[in-house]
Amino acid sequence: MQIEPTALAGVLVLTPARHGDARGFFSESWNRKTLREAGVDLPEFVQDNHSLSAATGTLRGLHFQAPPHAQGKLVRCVRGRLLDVAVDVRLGSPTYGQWVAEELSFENGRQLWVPAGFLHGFLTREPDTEIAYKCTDHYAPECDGSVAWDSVGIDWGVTAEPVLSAKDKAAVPFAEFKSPFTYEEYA
Ligand SMILES: Cc1cn([C@H]2C[C@H](O)[C@@H](COP(=O)(O)OP(=O)(O)O[C@H]3O[C@H](C)C(=O)[C@H](O)[C@H]3O)O2)c(=O)[nH]c1=O
Repeated sequence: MQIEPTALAGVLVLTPARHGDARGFFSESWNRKTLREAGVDLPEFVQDNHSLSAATGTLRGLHFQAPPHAQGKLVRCVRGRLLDVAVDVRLGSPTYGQWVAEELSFENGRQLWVPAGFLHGFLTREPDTEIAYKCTDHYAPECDGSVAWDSVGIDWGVTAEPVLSAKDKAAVPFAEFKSPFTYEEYA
């Protein structure tokens, strides 16, 4: 397991080992013991999610669940390729409003750990891209929120309007966003 920090403290890139042979490969995509032995202790995961985005240029985000159902997410790409983005929205954080972006793909096997207190979104870079991610709290639609993908200054590398859900088209601009997270609680 390779563990890399990012420019945002707490956001990590995890890359599990792949054991290749003539059939293909085997990989432990999640192993709490391996991470603990490397000094990384993530919260318990209670829900796994999986989505398929058919078109290249599909953008899902920027999403969060507000407390008391804030979600940390461990994200991986199981088919295709995507740009995965996390934005620090913890009030009082020294990196408030700052973002990191990592390309995740089936090929590179990289995973992004996005702690609670961060917005999460991704843009697909190939057709039929599938994402699978582990969440530290259950789905709570009443706590679901989103911020406009193009209001944070993220360099998505898009050349055309992305494919968006109606919810994401109507998302609040970052300048009007009232974060429910504090650095004190989610550091
Ligand atoms: C998130 C979620 C959704 N749903 C249902 C609700 C809708 O009927 C349908 C699609 O939901 P939504 O449009 O919110 O899905 P995404 O746009 O992929 O949103 C997700 O993508 C971004 C990148 C995230 O980080 C979040 O996990 C989540 O917000 O699935 C569920 O039944 N359970 C769930 O946990």
